[in-house]
Amino acid sequence: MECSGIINHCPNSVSGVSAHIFLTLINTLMSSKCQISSKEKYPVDSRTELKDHDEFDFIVLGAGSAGSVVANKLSENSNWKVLVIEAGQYPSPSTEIPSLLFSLQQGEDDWQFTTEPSDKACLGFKNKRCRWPRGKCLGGTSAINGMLYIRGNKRDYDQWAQDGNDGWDYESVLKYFIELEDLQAEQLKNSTKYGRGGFLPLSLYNSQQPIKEMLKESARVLGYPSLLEEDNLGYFESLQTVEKGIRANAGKVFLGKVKERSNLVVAMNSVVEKIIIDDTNTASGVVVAVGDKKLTIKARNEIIVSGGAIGSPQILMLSGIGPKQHLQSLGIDVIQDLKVGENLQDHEFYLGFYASIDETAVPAKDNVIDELYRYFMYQEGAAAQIGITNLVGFINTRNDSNYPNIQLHHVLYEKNDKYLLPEILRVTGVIDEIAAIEMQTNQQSPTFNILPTILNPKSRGRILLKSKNPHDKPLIYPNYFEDPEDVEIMLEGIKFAQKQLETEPLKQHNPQIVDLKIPGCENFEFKSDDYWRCALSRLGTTVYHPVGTCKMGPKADLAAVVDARLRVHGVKNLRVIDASIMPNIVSVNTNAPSMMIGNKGATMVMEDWGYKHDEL
Ligand SMILES: Cc1cc2nc3c(=O)[nH]c(=O)nc-3n(C[C@H](O)[C@H](O)[C@H](O)COP(=O)(O)OP(=O)(O)OC[C@H]3O[C@@H](n4cnc5c(N)ncnc54)[C@H](O)[C@@H]3O)c2cc1C
Repeated sequence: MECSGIINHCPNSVSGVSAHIFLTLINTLMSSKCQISSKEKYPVDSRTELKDHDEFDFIVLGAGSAGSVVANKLSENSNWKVLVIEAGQYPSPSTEIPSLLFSLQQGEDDWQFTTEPSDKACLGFKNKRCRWPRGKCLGGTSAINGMLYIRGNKRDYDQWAQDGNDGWDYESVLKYFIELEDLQAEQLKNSTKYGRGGFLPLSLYNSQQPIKEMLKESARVLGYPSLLEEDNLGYFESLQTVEKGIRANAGKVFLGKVKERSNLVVAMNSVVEKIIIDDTNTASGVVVAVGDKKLTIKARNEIIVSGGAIGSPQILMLSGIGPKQHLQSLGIDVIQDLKVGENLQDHEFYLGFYASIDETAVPAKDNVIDELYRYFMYQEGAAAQIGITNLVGFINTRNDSNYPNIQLHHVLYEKNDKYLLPEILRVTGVIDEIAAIEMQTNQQSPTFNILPTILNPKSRGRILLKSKNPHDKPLIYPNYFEDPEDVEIMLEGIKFAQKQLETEPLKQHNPQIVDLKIPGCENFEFKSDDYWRCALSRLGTTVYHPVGTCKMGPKADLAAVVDARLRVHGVKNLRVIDASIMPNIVSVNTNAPSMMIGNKGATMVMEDWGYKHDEL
């Protein structure tokens, strides 16, 4: 009885020493939370100060991974007035907490694109569409991504150069990675590979889960070494764009850290509708929707399109630069007939390789409340990490090369997981029947995904405008598995994962691949090649790396949109600088390469306008 008396009176007990101590604790937690997601780390939103016919030297369209780097570099020259226009807002507080990465999809920071239906892919997702998240906030997709930082291998960039893009070979691009980097990982303190002192913090959060070592050991048994830092083939824990337990998105890092520069103006919540191109085919300004106002802003020198692999082709096409027939069919005047939106490439992974494992392999984490306390007080512990998701493996299933054709990603779910598994199933839009089986299995034992990812797909997709309305989402046709060779390579990736489960380090914990009873694949023997081929058409989806829709290439390359200095062919004072310029997709996660493109692209702009960067 006494006890219930205390409870009844508790809400009134805000006096006395115990209440004082308690409120101090709450206050401390609140102020710590404010520190984690403080707007002070970002530049001020100056959209309300923009006026019709304002002039800037450079206008950067999009403040994502590449655009933030571009604006940072150009505004280094205090004589240049630089405007960055970003459709999104400040990133939401959730973006700052690494472990919440999957919850950011389908939320306010995400454009929430979906693919157009196809009979070869995405059939196991709601409405037969794969969901394509893209960041719509300062920092762009770097504010909602997995934070893995991997530069990629030499062959990728050397191929770009061989295809006629001078200056893009690995030796030449390396310095543009290094200049951005600030290696803070204690575990790699002796590394000579990464830069120090750049804007971009890179840290390493080693997951303590024993299954991570088992996965590495099983790969070792199959011939792939465990590495300390990235290399062509093997398994390693990736560096992450995280600083002291908080996400380091490109907007915070490259714009926030230079927010005192008076020549750098950032307008958020502002959607670029089109680029104005005059009679001499020169880009001279942009039309931008700021709330219900429509402003024309002039560029004295150049306009740089950094809207990402979907946004950039959309902006160009709306401005009359794109495939003639497509633009004409929508009533858009054609200024330059180029293959904008074509050459779409993505890394697709298989989301259905889902296995249960004995609890001995996955000890439960500390109490969730303790973990949250640790995070909000000290930005440490499980909430500061992404579990075993920073473990990546690069393999070649054909063993004919020193370069990978498959990457393995991993996600682990503790038994009866109440957060991660439901979130992943929700945001990817896996159909209910399959999601229910995954949830039921996880109630009985821990589970995990091995996610084989195709690195150099042969299939090519395209982006088309839905209409000439700039606020309509474009149509995305990834054409996954259009080339049957892509299915076979993915099948080889799945078989590698299967073999991993049969190696001693994992086998002793009794891993069992779960039969997801995938609708449409019931007639195939579970785990047969034809079963997997069918399953791929159901549960293959994006690992979020669309690129290539404004392809870089010489004029002789009829598919090229920009030249090797990233200038749009046939249009003056207009460049594209972001992931969309990749002629071929890199064999690695695309954020570091996008930021490198931003850095190299901006350096070329500076050279062309007569400003030399001292440090390069
Ligand atoms: C869920 C997810 C996880 C990922 N994980 C990783 C990872 O762990 N490691 C990795 O290397 N890569 C990862 N990636 C991919 C990587 O983040 C992207 O390749 C990279 O951020 C692309 O950079 P970008 O500059 O080309 O485009 P973005 O960063 O997307 O920038 C484009 C910007 O332009 C803005 N914009 C577009 N259109 C307009 C318009 N009309 N007007 C104004 N603004 C506009 C957008 O809002 C956005 O801010 C992930 C991606 C996703 C979605």
